[in-house]
Amino acid sequence: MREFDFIAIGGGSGGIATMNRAAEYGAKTAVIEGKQLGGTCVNIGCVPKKIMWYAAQISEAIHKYGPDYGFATGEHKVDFPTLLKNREAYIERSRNSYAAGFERRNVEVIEGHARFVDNHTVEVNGEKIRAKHILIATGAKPVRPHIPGSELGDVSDTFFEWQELPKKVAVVGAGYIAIELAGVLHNLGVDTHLFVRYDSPLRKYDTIIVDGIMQEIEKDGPTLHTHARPKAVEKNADGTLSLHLKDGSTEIVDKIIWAIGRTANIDGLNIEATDVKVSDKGFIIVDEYENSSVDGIYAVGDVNGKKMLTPVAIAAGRRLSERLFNNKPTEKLDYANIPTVVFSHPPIGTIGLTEKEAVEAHGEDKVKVYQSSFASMYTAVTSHRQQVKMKLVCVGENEKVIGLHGIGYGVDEMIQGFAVAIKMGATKTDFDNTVAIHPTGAEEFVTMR
Ligand SMILES: Cc1cc2nc3c(=O)[nH]c(=O)nc-3n(C[C@H](O)[C@H](O)[C@H](O)COP(=O)(O)OP(=O)(O)OC[C@H]3O[C@@H](n4cnc5c(N)ncnc54)[C@H](O)[C@@H]3O)c2cc1C
Ligand SMILES: NC(=O)c1ccc[n+]([C@@H]2O[C@H](COP(=O)([O-])OP(=O)(O)OC[C@H]3O[C@@H](n4cnc5c(N)ncnc54)[C@H](O)[C@@H]3O)[C@@H](O)[C@H]2O)c1
Repeated sequence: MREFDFIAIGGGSGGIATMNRAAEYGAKTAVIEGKQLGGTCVNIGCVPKKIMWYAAQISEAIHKYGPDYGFATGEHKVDFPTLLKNREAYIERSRNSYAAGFERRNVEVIEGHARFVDNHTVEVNGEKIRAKHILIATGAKPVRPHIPGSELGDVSDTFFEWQELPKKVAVVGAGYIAIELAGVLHNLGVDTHLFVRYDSPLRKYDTIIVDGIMQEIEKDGPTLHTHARPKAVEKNADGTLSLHLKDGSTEIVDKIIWAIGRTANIDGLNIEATDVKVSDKGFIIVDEYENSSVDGIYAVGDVNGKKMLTPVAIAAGRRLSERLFNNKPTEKLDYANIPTVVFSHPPIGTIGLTEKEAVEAHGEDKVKVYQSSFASMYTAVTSHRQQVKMKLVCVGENEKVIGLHGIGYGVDEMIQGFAVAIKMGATKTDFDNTVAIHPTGAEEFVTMR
């Protein structure tokens, strides 16, 4: 039987990063991947999504802002096959780039679906493999609603298989994926309808973000349907889909995308053969060191349900390998103040606590908020003025910055550096003492009063 020091089940963001780091310290490692190396992020997540978002940005520049900058208008429809060809070629190059890294570090790649045999053994393609340490990094999968006809709709995985753009689409959901895909489709010229269960999308975000995205949607689309709860889907004779809602209304569309959340992907893993504990929601239960309930079995990334972001899977996995193979027994990921961006139109960036969370944690009298709202200069010379909204949430006498939120042109590329400052414990005075860069949107974060 082949034996390894450390194996990863799943060759996505978490599995690859963890094995590469362990191998750098001399561990004998392998990545087992059942589908495509790179996992969700590279193949059907962050990367193709961002390329589609860039395409939508170009479309927005041509149609919304171009004319007022003096560029000729006209029909500039996206040539979807060209976009797909170049998107997939880029993804293939990204995927291929893993091979060199594995070779350099001596990480073995095993193609096939892994299932547990016991706490220390897995089986792949009929072969039993033993390892002292086993990482579960099998990611997550999209959820579909339990309503009749839900199988007729798409999810983000199958959205990336589309070979042509439909005329009319319903996107159901109110989180990252719903808002991002609805924004992409709308800006590529698809008649896009966003269905949310309550008053607005992104309800858990700071109020300034919710206000900002609602303002943009009301002004520029996509068409928002609030308090909309799907009841059933039916296929019509002409191939269109009828999305029936609980309030009795129906929307007829060409495609439906369910974007109502993701759950751990432990299909066919035979986790029952181990003593690993799984939560009610199906995620692998781990402690702050990513240890499962079994000695020698760990879980990082989406499958542990802590925070579904690629850099989180990578950072948690690398720290785990530092702990196990580089003699750093207390190494672990600090999940506080993780910055994140929603690639909406305009983009959203957020770090730390919302104003509501800060008040709940510290009391109203301890929290001070600074905010700013202005038309982004990029759009201010056009008839499509887009409002940028920013907020700093501070706490205590020294006004430590514990939350930073922004929506507007360029915010996606603005916040990484501010995340460093917040992680270091920066105060409002530190922000004020930093000289602005002019003319940028980012300068507002250091000039708020
Ligand atoms: C549409 C979309 C957009 C996203 N955009 C962003 C973004 O902009 N920024 C961001 O930070 N995050 C984004 N994410 C989230 C990000 O993709 C995930 O957080 C990240 O991929 C998690 O990495 P992981 O290693 O946990 O799992 P994954 O990347 O999902 O990798 C798991 C791998 O395990 C394999 N596998 C599963 N079971 C087995 C088995 N039994 N045997 C062998 N192999 C197996 C799977 O085939 C898969 O390749 C997005 C996600 C989606 C769906
Ligand atoms: N830019 C990024 O970093 C990025 C982009 C995409 C995804 N992701 C990651 O992927 C994860 C999953 O994204 P997601 O958008 O699928 O999940 P999510 O948890 O962000 O949002 C799911 C949304 O669906 C709504 N919902 C749930 N059940 C519903 C139902 N039956 N009918 C209608 N609406 C329903 C919820 O209220 C929620 O707003 C995110 O949590 C995020 O961590 C990150």
